[in-house]
Amino acid sequence: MSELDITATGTTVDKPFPHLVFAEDTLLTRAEADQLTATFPHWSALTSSTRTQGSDKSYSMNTLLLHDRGRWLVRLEQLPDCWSNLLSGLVESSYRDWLVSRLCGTHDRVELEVRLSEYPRGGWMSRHTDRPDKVFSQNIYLCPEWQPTWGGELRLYHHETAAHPQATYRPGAGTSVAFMRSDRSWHEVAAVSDTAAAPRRALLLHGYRSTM
Ligand SMILES: O=C(O)CCC(=O)C(=O)O
Ligand SMILES: [Fe+2]
Repeated sequence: MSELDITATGTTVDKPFPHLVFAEDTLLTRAEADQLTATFPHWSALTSSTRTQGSDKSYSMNTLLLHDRGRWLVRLEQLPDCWSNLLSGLVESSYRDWLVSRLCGTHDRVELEVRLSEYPRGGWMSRHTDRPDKVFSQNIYLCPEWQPTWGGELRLYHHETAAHPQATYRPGAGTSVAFMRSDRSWHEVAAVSDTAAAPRRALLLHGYRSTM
């Protein structure tokens, strides 16, 4: 069983832009994070994706879209219980309401996307703010035993060209960072080092402005 603990408080950090940080054993228990990682879909199921121009960001990573605006692209009943419980909880409106209120945002008519991402050695995502139609992002990391020398940190910046990040988060076992998208929400994923013994895995919950 894996269910997000919506009583978890998380820590609000104001700089460089407001974001919410969940430590290990808060949103998910350590045991749940371990189980989700152990049953993470095999990476061959994820589509390799590289983009170096023509977008707000460049990246090299693997990704699998699970849920897109009300539609599941996987059969939940065929997934391990820990995954189906967690994924169905993530798309419930009570979870979205809780998250957006924790982020002090508003969300009239948000549609959800849920995806998995996996950054192998050398994978990265360049600095960007996310698409203007994005309302919020929650990144839940499934990286037990991640070592500081393996790279892959989420770095938050106050400006597109700032030399140094104002906040840096190493991926962990069920740890999470969430924020409302804005023209100031500059962030990037540092390259995963050649010494990383495991890929950088995450479950991403994205809210988009409804076009209907
Ligand atoms: O995986 C992360 O920490 C952030 C990924 C990201 O910024 C994105 O997918 O737009
Ligand atoms: Fe992003």
